[in-house]
Amino acid sequence: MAMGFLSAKTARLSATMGQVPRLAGLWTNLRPSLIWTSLVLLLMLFCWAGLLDVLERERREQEADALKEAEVLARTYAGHLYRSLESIDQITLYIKHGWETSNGTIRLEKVAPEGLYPTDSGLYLSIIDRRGDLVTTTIPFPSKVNIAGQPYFTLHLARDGEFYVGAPQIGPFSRKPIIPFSRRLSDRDGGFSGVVVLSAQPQYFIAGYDKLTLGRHGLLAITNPDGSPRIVRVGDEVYLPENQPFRSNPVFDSRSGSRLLPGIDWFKDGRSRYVAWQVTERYPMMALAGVDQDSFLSPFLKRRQQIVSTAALVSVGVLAILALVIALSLRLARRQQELATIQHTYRIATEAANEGFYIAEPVHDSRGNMTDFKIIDCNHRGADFLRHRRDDLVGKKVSEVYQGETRDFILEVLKRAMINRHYEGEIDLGGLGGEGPRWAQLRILRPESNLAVNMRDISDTKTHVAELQRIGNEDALTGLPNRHWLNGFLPDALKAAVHSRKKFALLYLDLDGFKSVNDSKGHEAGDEVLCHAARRLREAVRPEDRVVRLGGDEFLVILENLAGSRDAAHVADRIQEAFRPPFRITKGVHSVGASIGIAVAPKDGQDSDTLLKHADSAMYAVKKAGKRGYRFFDISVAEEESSREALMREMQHALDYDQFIMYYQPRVDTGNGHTCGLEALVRWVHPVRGLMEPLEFIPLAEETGLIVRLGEQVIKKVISQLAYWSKSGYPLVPVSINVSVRQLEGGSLADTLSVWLRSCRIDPSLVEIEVTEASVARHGADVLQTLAAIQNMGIKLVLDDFGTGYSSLSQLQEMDFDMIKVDHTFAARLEDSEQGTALFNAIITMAHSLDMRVVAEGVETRQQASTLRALGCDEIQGFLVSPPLPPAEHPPTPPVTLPAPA
Ligand SMILES: Nc1nc2c(ncn2[C@@H]2O[C@H](COP(=O)(O)OP(=O)(O)OP(=O)(O)O)[C@@H](O)[C@H]2O)c(=O)[nH]1
Repeated sequence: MAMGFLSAKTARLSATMGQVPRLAGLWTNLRPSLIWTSLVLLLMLFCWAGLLDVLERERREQEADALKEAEVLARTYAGHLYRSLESIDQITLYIKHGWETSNGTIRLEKVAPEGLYPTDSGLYLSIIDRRGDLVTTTIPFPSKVNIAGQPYFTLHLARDGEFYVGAPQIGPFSRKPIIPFSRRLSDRDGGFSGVVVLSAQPQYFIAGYDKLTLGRHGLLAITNPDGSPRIVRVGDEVYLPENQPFRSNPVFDSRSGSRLLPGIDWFKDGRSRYVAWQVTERYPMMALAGVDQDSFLSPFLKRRQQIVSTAALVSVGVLAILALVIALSLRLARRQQELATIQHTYRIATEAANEGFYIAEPVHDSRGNMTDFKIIDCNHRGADFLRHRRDDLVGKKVSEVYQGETRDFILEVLKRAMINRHYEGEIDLGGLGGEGPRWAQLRILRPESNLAVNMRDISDTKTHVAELQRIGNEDALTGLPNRHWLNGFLPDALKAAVHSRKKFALLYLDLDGFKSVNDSKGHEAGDEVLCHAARRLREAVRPEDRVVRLGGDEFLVILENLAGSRDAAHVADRIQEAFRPPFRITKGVHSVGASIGIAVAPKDGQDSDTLLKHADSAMYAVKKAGKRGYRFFDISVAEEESSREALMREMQHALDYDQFIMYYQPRVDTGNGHTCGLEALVRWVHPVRGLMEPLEFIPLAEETGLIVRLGEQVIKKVISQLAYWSKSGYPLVPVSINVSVRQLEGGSLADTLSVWLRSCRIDPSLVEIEVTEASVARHGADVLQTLAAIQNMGIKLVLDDFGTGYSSLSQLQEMDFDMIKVDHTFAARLEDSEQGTALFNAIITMAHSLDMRVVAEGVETRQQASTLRALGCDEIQGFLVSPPLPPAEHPPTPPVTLPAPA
C-alpha cells in the first residue's frame, strides 16, 4: 500500500519534472569536444590548403624556370645554328665564286679544306655539273651517281641566286646521313652550270647538346619554320625526320617562345618537356630546346613528396589523436550522461522521500585551499530544510545559506567529509530562523569529487528524547533533579572544580522523623511533606545552588564556587532555620527536622563517589548524635566509617567461611508448661571479637544489604537443624525464624523456604516466620505478597516486637498473623503498674478476637509468668524459661514448672 503510494508519487514527480532527453544530454556533454575537434580539423584543412598552394606556386615557379632555361638554350642554340649556317653559306659562296671565276676549273680535292671549315667537322663539299654528275668533291671515295633528280638540283636548275638548305637525307655520294646546303653555279652568261653542295652530317648541328644541362631526356632539334623536324636529338639518340621522336610536328605561332609539351600528346617516349623555340636569323630554320619535365622537377618533386609525406604523417597523427579524443569524449559523455541519469533518477526518488538531499561541490581559493561549498543540486524537501525555494538554493554557496556558528560548523563538517569521505551527525537548524525542521540528522558521503548530503528531520525525536531525558533526570514527586541526573552531573562538575581549584561542597540531608508522617497519616501525607521540604530547600539556597532528591527522604545540596567551608555551614544553618517551622499539610501539621552531613572537595574527596559517601557518613553521624543538626565530615566520622566498613568486610568474610551459628530459645505453653516452639537466633562466632550478639551486626547487615545472604544462611541452617533432629528421632516443635524487611522485599524468600523445606523433607508447619512491626509498617505491595505466599505454604506468620509503636490495633486487624509476640517492655511493666497488666490484657483480648495466639517476650520472673497465665497469654519466652541455647544433639526442651495463675 505504502509502496503503491510512493511509486504513484514518484511517477507524478517524474511526469512534472520531465524525462531526461537522453540524446540532448549526450550532445550537451559531447559538444565541447566536438567543437574542439571540428576546429582542429578545420585548422588542419587550412594548413593543407596553404601547404598545397605553396607547393603549387613553387611548382609553377619551377616550371617557369624550366621554360626560361629552355628559352636560353633555344636562343643559344639558334645563335649557334645561325653562325653555322652563315659560315656554310659563306663557304658555298666562296666556292661558287671560285668556280665561276676559274671558269669551272676549280678542283675541290685540291682546295685544302683547312681554312674553309674544320676538317673534323664532317662537312664535305661537292660540285655537280649541269647534267647532274659529280665534278669534284672533298669526299674521299665518292659514288658515281647522277643527282639530277635531287630536289636542290631541280630547284637551282629552275632558279638562280638562292642558298638552299635541304632536308636531312642519305648523301648520294657519301651514302651517309647528311643535310645538303647548296648554291647554283652559273657560267659567264649567267646560265646554269651546276651546283655546289655542302653536305653536313646532321650531328654537326646538334653537337651543342649539353648533357649536363639537358640530361638524359633533354631535347635539341632543328626544324623548319613550319615545325617539321630536320634533326632531333634526345639524350644520346639522334633522330632524322623519318624517325622523329615527336608524335606530330610541333606547331608554333611565333618566332620564339616556350611552352610545356605534354608527353602524352607530343612525344613518343611519353615524357613531357618544357620546349622553347627560336627561329634563326635569315635562314629558314628553327632551333628547339626541350627540358625534360621529370628530370627538371625531380628535386622539387622529391622535396614536395617529403613535405607532403611529413604533413600527411602529422595529419594522420593529429587525426588519430582526434579520434582518440572523440572516443574518450564519447566515453566520458556517456558516463556523464549515465551519471546525470542516475542523479536525475535519484532526485525523482528523493523528491518522493521525506528527506533533504543535496549535492555540494567544493570551492577553492586562488591558492587551492578549500574555502566553501556550492550547492549544485537539491530536492524540494532539501530546500525546505534550509528555508529556501529550490531554484534559489541551487547555485548558492553554503556560506551564503548559513550564518555564524552554524556556518562554521557545517563548513568544518563538509571539509572533514571531503577528507574522510564520510560524516554522520546532527545539526541544529534553529539558527536559520523561519519555518522548517529544527533538528536534522546529517549524513554526508563523498562518492567522487562532490559531496552527497542527506538530511533527515529528527526534530520530533529530539523533542521526545529531551522530554525523556527531562523525565529521567527529574524526580516526579518534587520536580527536583534526581539521582540519575546527579550521576551525570556530579563527576564532571567536581572534576572542573578540582581543576580550577575551587571549593565544592555536598550537603547530604536526611529528614528526621519522616517515617512517622507516613505511618500516622499515610503515604500521601508523606509525599506532601516531601514536596514542602523540597520547596523549603530550594528557597533556603542560592538560585545557582542545586538541590537533588536522592530518594526517600534524602536530599543533596550542591554548592559550587564556595569561598570556604564557612559558606557551607551558613547554608546548612539556613536549611535548619527553614525546617524549624512545622509543615502544614492537608492532614494536619507535622514537625520534621533535617540531619545534614557536609563534605567539602577537594579536602574530603576528589571524586564524586568518595565525596558523596563522606557527606553521607557525616549525616549518619548527625543522626547518631541525636538528629536535627549538621556536621562536617572529619577524622572521627572517617574513623567510624572505616570501622563500619571493616565490620562489613568481616561480615562478608564470615558469610563466606560460615562463621554464623544458630541459638535456639524455647517458648513454653502457659497451659501445660511444655516447650511449644523455639525462636532461632543468630550468633556470629567472630575469630577475634568472640561470640557476637545480633545487635552488634544486624543493623549494619540491614544497612548494607548483607542481611539477605545472612537470612538465607539462617533459613538453611534452621531447616537443616530440624531435619537433623527429625532424623535423630526427637519430637519436633515449630521453630521461628526472624526475617528482615529486605528479605521480604526481594520476593525470593518464599522460594528459598520452599526449596529448603522440600529438600530437607520438613513440614512447613514446623517453621514460623517472624517479622517485626517495623518491617510490616513500611510494607509495600511486594512485602504483603511475599507474606501471603509464605502463609499459603502452611508456614505460620509471627508479628514480632508488637507494641513498639509502629502498628496500631487497626493495622493489626488488616494483617492476617497467626501469632503476635508482645515486646519485652510490656512484660517488664506487668510488675510495675496495674496499667501494664491492663494494657497486656487488652492486647491479648484483641489478638484472641482476631484469632491470633499471643507470646509474651522477655518473661524473667515467675510473677510475670503467673500474671500472664492469668491473663490468658498463650505462650511465654524469656530467661525464666531459658536463655537462647547453642545447637545441641536434641531440641532444647527444658522442663518448666509454671506457677499457678496469679
Ligand atoms: N511518603 C513517602 N514516603 C517515602 C517515599 N520514599 C520513601 N519513603 C519512606 O520514607 C521513610 C524514610 O525512612 P527513614 O529515613 O528511616 O525515616 P525517618 O523517620 O526519617 O528516620 P530517621 O532518618 O532515622 O529520622 C521510609 O519509611 C520510606 O518508606 C516517598 O516517596 N513518599
